[in-house]
Amino acid sequence: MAVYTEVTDEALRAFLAEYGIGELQAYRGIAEGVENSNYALKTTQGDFILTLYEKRVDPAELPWFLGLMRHLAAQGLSCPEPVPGRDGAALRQLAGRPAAICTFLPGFWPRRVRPSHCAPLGDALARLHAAGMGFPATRKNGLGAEAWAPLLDRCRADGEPGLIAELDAALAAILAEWPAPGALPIGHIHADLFPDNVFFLEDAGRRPRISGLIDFYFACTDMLAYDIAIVLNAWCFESDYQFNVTKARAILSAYGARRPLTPAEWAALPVLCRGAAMRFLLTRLYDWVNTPPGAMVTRKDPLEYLHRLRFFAHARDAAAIGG
Ligand SMILES: Nc1ncnc2c1ncn2[C@@H]1O[C@H](COP(=O)(O)OP(=O)(O)O)[C@@H](O)[C@H]1O
Ligand SMILES: N[C@@H](CCOP(=O)(O)O)C(=O)O
Repeated sequence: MAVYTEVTDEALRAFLAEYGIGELQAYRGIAEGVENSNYALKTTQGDFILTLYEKRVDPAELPWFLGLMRHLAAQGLSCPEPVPGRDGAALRQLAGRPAAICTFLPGFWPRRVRPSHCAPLGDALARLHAAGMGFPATRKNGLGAEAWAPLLDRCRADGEPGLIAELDAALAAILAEWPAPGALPIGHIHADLFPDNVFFLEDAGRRPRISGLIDFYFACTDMLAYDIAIVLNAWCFESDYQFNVTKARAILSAYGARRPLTPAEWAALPVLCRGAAMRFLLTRLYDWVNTPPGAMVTRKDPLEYLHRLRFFAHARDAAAIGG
């Protein structure tokens, strides 16, 4: 996580007095991540994560995210569970921001993705989609296809003209092929299941198993296959931007073992992958020029997603991307 909002010792102790989770022993800001401010807390009762919600999170939507996490955990999915205060409320205010404490998950996210991470990942994604089915409330994807043209417009003045022209053309092509509402199965999707949001533990033979999924603050109700497309973007490219089809096959086959994709989903997978590349390219580009000076955050490189977009633009069908 990043730390945009500093929390003083006194403010944190007063905040914790609202909970029955023991006395504060230590806390530290977490530099990873880009969206919200996060602190690791150690109390006399264990480890917790404190999140202060920033910029992109609409406070009115926080009950939905926290409710979804509670629902998924109740279905047996390992994910952070919001911790209620003594009054039963999990969502509170701290340092002028909405804030919540969640349970801490053990494990580490993979700094280098290996093929052996990919089958557990595909399986976990399918389990997440199945577990979400019983959660009745829906949330529109605020960074879905109709958000991309306005986002590109907001980058126009600061973007390199050649890049903006390429993105204009790519976006028009994506939108022309984008699946119509109702054409593909929908459900609650994570929408940001990058390696830094998936924790693993390894056995003595270095065989990874998933210990939990985190960071549900982009979760929404959208096409299930779009979540797969996001995962293929985030997990299957090497540092030289080569697509690793072995990783993609492992993800797709483990996912398909739990929920076989429909023929329409297979047909749409290439354009969904282009759309997912466009979405992360655009938010990264926007953040590149708009990150507040002095924020404790590492900006992410938008051009990594230009390479992915170009790769998927040449993928004629799902077979080219591991299907
Ligand atoms: N429930 C949790 N258990 C353990 N660590 C967590 C938990 N939630 C967040 N973290 C830590 O915070 C980091 C960033 O969290 P994340 O939710 O991805 O932030 P952001 O929304 O800002 O991207 C993670 O990489 C991890 O180190
Ligand atoms: N995954 C996104 C940025 C969101 O960051 P996260 O730390 O919340 O996963 C990207 O890589 O652009």
